[in-house]
Amino acid sequence: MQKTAHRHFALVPAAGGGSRMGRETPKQYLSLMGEPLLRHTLRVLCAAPQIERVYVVLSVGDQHWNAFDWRDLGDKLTPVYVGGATRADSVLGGLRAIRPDVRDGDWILVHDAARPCLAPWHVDALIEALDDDEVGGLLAVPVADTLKRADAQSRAAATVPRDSLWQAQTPQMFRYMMLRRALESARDVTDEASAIEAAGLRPRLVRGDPTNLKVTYPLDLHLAEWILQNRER
Ligand SMILES: Nc1ccn([C@@H]2O[C@H](COP(=O)(O)OP(=O)(O)OP(=O)(O)O)[C@@H](O)[C@H]2O)c(=O)n1
Ligand SMILES: C[C@](O)(CO)[C@H](O)COP(=O)(O)O
Repeated sequence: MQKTAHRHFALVPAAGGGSRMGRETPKQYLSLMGEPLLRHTLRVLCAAPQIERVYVVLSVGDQHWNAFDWRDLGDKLTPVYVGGATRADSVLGGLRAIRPDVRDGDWILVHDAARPCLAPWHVDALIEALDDDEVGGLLAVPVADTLKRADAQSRAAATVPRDSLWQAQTPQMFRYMMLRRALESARDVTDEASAIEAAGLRPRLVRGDPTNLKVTYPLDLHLAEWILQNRER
């Protein structure tokens, strides 16, 4: 029997408030090289030939999305106004919203709106590495710095052994129903892989690189601009 080809969909949580950025405007709408940061993120996903549709999860009361013209990104892009109190709530709300469009075994690539420097080769590497994987996985980079655990006085109480430690990035890529069930059972997770791990599974770590940074603090916006202007493959 012909094996059903599993499709790939992107889900972009973009319903945060950006409190660590310290700006009135949510960081996904801050200007990066003259365009909203979110447009850089969505452009790469909409241009990926493997990805059928790109769902962007907005907060229920999002007042910014309609101020921009997104038509140049093509007809893959679909906003869903189902953001929640936490990133995990927003992702789960997005998964529930897209249920009519996807099959249980379709791949969902969850990618932070706040990671605008995602490159086409990051998407290609993730899909190439995981398409036949039983569990799925995520882009990540091995920790390069020595890690300290702080005490209440911000003094180094211990050094955390860094071998086999990786920093998780996004996209994180899992099959629709596995991911939805894992998130519905998980509590207080900060990424999708944590929910999958809590279900007793081991997501594959696919080596990315530090240019796929998450814009969290003000300096990160400048780093992102430098990366987009100077990065070569
Ligand atoms: N309730 C939330 C919180 C976060 N996010 C999204 O998840 C991504 C990563 O989260 P983070 O960097 O923490 O963004 P914020 O929550 O906006 O930032 P902060 O924690 O500084 O408030 C961002 O693209 C953000 O828009 C979301 O969709 N819904
Ligand atoms: C999903 C993530 O980007 C992986 O590193 C990270 O957990 C998001 O954390 P945030 O506090 O919601 O930005």
